[in-house]
Amino acid sequence: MSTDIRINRGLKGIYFERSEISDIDGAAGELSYRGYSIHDLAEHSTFEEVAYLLIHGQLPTAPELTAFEAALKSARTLPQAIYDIIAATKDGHPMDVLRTAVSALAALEPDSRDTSEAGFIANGLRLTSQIPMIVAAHQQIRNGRDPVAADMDLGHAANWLWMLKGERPSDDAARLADVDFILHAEHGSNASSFTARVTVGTEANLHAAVTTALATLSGPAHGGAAEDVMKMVEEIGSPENAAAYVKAKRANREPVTGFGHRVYRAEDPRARHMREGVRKLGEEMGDPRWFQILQAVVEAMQPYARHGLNVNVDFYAGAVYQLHGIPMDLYVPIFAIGRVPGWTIQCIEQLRGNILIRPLTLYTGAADRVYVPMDDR
Ligand SMILES: CC(=O)SCCNC(=O)CCNC(=O)[C@H](O)C(C)(C)COP(=O)(O)OP(=O)(O)OC[C@H]1O[C@@H](n2cnc3c(N)ncnc32)[C@H](O)[C@@H]1OP(=O)(O)O
Ligand SMILES: O=C([O-])CC(=O)C(=O)O
Repeated sequence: MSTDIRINRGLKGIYFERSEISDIDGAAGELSYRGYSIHDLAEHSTFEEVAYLLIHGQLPTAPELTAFEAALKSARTLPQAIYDIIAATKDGHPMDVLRTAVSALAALEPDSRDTSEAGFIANGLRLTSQIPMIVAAHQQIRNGRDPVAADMDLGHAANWLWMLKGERPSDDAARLADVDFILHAEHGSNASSFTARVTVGTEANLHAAVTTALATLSGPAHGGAAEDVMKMVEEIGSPENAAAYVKAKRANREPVTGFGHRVYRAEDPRARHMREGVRKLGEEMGDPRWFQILQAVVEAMQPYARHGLNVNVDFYAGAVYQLHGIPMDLYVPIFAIGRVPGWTIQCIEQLRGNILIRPLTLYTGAADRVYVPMDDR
């Protein structure tokens, strides 16, 4: 065995491909999609516009955006079999239900096996509209209600809240959801996008890749963090308990959820928009408690920040959803709703000049063992 083999556990710091989709400057805490700052997009854009930008590489003109929005709306349909699958699995975690439904869609949609670039664009667009429908329908069905039909007058974010709650959201609530989806839409070679690319590397179809991505997103080290942050906030209970909580976690060398990132050493630039959302919403709703506890955790983590440990996008996201009365187990699915355009374009980029992704593991197990028959063991 060669001794000069270098093992990069977790592929930390490894470039495996070139990309024209998004750029993360971890040291400066900057993120751009197709060259546009995330701050400009969060402040001025809509999710539909950002989805178009990601997929097509350019901001849309007004007629292009109108046509794209119309295409997304006309994709707001699900086969009856999907509602039946949701009903049969309704007591499961919403991420498990969502992943199962998307996997089933692969078998139900006529052109899901189309692995051309046009096929990926069409299937990605459909999944962008169908994934929020699945999450909302599950929430209705598990509460003994019928799914709420999509409202074709509403944009993507407002329609999702309408389907989820059965009531029209305020403009502020719809805009906050819209910004949340924009912030979550794309993030380079994160774990779920990477696994989606690995799947496409085998020449599998987009539904297979999105199913893989959903499975990968569900873990607490990735998309599951927002849910865990709110569990942590509930456990802490009030701001004055935050310091003791952090101290105990650090003493046990356990991670404080919502902090840390593989790439960012400065604060995740997406966090500031969510922080502002929680602060404003908490004030407006006369419930500033969540914001106060979160800020107390941030303060207690200050001594560790000099090591590059800062809040990530999911630190404040859960509190926004909590203030909107959205159950905790829907936080990861909400992340997934936003990420569909990112997964789609990552898969398309992989498809262009496709290559099998297949790294190596260095074998360190036993060697030259003599096989022992069953009766002699
Ligand atoms: C949308 C997203 O996916 S964002 C990430 C969401 N996940 C979370 O919020 C879960 C909590 N965070 C974590 O578990 C980690 O920060 C991860 C998994 C996101 C990144 O992990 P890594 O890239 O392996 O972390 P990294 O190598 O930068 O760690 C550097 C040091 O900071 C520590 N560290 C990293 N995250 C945390 C944390 N949340 N709390 C306390 N310490 C931490 C590590 O233990 C390590 O310390 P050491 O050098 O003494 O061993
Ligand atoms: O980039 C990552 O590793 C995780 C992340 O923040 C994301 O997927 O949005």
